Amino acid sequence: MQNVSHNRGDVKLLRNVSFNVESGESIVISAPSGNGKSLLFSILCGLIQPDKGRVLVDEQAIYSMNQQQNQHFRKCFSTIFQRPALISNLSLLENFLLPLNLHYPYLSREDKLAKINHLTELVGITKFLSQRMDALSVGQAALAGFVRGMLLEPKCLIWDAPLVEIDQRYEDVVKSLLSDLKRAGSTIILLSNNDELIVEFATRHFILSEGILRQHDVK
Ligand SMILES: Nc1ncnc2c1ncn2[C@@H]1O[C@H](COP(=O)(O)OP(=O)(O)OP(=O)(O)O)[C@@H](O)[C@H]1O
Repeated sequence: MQNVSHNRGDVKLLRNVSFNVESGESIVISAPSGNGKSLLFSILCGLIQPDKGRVLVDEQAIYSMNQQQNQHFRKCFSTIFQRPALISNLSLLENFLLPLNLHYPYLSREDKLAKINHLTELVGITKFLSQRMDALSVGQAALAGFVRGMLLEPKCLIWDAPLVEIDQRYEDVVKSLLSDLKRAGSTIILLSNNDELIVEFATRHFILSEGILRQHDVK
């Protein structure tokens, strides 16, 4: 992220924010509530173009990618939203098949279902696969958002407010899957105030406050 500034009304939520993430790093960005964690997340995943500055992936600005570059970006980068952004009138299974059909068209349906079942079994949501997204509880939907984010075994995972809506029973399994992803060399960016996640995952920790991003020591 290079020199990103963004205002909402008169509020300067991001003031010339710059940071660099190396491949395979695992960073956590914290901020007091309302200080722009979700905004930073939206800018990082290309959903909001900042007033000033830019986000680059491998030297390529994410707002000016051609279709092929964009598809590659979407395959390698998974984003998990604070409020899961799955399609409400599709079943959970249809939601999970969409990215697999798009990015792995040659994988057999059997293999796609095996991938889906493996993850949904671990987080206890296999029994909801035929239900529509909008029929799930907040906690079930959060687990579904996590599964959607992990399905493509992303090279980079960006997660806004991890664990916030996740049932405590599944915290350990979610953290263990995140650890597996980290060990496999993926880059992880968590927007979170969760102390345990900071201790367990942050190779670098940043705090965003009043628009300024500062790096803090990791214990
Ligand atoms: N669509 C919007 N239009 C205008 N202002 C907004 C909008 N969405 C959020 N805001 C404001 O922008 C600021 C930053 O919001 P953001 O959601 O990024 O905070 P956050 O740090 O993620 O908060 P939390 O930890 O409570 O989720 C807040 O003051 C919020 O009121």
